[in-house]
Amino acid sequence: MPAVIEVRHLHKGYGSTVAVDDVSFTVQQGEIFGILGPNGAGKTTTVECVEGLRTADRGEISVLGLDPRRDRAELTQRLGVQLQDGRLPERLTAGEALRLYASFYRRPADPGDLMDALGLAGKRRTPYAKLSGGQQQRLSIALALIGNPEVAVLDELTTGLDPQARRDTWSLIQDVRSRGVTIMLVTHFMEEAERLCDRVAVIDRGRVVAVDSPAGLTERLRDGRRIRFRPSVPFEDALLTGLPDVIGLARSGDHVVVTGTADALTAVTSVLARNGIVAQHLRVEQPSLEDAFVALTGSHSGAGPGGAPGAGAT
Ligand SMILES: Nc1ncnc2c1ncn2[C@@H]1O[C@H](COP(=O)(O)OP(=O)(O)OP(=O)(O)O)[C@@H](O)[C@H]1O
Repeated sequence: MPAVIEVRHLHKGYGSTVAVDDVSFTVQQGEIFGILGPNGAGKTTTVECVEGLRTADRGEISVLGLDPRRDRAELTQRLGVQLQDGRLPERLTAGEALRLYASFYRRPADPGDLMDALGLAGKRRTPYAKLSGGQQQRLSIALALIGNPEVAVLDELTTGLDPQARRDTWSLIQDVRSRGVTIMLVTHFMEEAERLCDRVAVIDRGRVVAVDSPAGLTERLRDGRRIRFRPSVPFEDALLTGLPDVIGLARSGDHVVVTGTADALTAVTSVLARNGIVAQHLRVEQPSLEDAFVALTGSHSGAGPGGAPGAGAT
């Protein structure tokens, strides 16, 4: 599969702040590629360099074989960008905004079709200032797609949308991808990354700490699996902590929580059975992408599944 976006050894600072400190990754054609990271990790700076909106201090970027700064005019025709805080003039209506943006492109999409797809059909004549936050957000997605781009870069795609609008937007993005568009997505939402992204780059303090599929990232958590049960009779920790697949054991009231590898369940249940102990209320918890994110970055994403981003998320 050909690479559509290549970023190599990107560095970018603002005065004494190092925002991006050696970021490299490759996005293949037709992929939905996520950028995940805590607040201030350097995600927006990275995507703004990819979009040609910022100049890198060092490193190389190629998008569709073009240099985002040198070949900006050509790239603008082929790259769709959803801007964070991309506010429009208050009195411009949603329909006018889309027609105006469509006029910038050689082969624009049909504004009416896009408004239908994004649930904005009834808002054609509504001024920008009178749209709700969620509608403004959907309009910003429509503006990113109006040029029929080969690559779309979406920053905080569904922030501010309610759960239903978020799901509708995910299915729209899947439709867009099925038409062959490559999508790079900055997100705080673990559920969004899990549902949409083929691969994810986790960025922390300006560096890429992992690039993998969401499933691949969770599989890396050797001690991610948790086995929770209430033993029918008391037992010594050493009975289980000596097993090679068991990494830890904690007690919570009359429950025992064992962490271990993928094979820990079989090992634990057979030792318990051999010792005449019944594991009551047995539950196995798989590691989540959030667990992997915490292990990689030491911080929480700031957003639960489908929830709103936490304070400070932008
Ligand atoms: N224009 C700027 N001037 C000075 N510092 C900046 C500027 N833009 C970003 N920074 C700093 O660079 C670092 C990376 O910021 P960036 O916005 O790229 O992170 P982010 O991962 O997108 O964060 P968030 O999730 O909060 O949007 C932060 O420390 C930020 O304060």
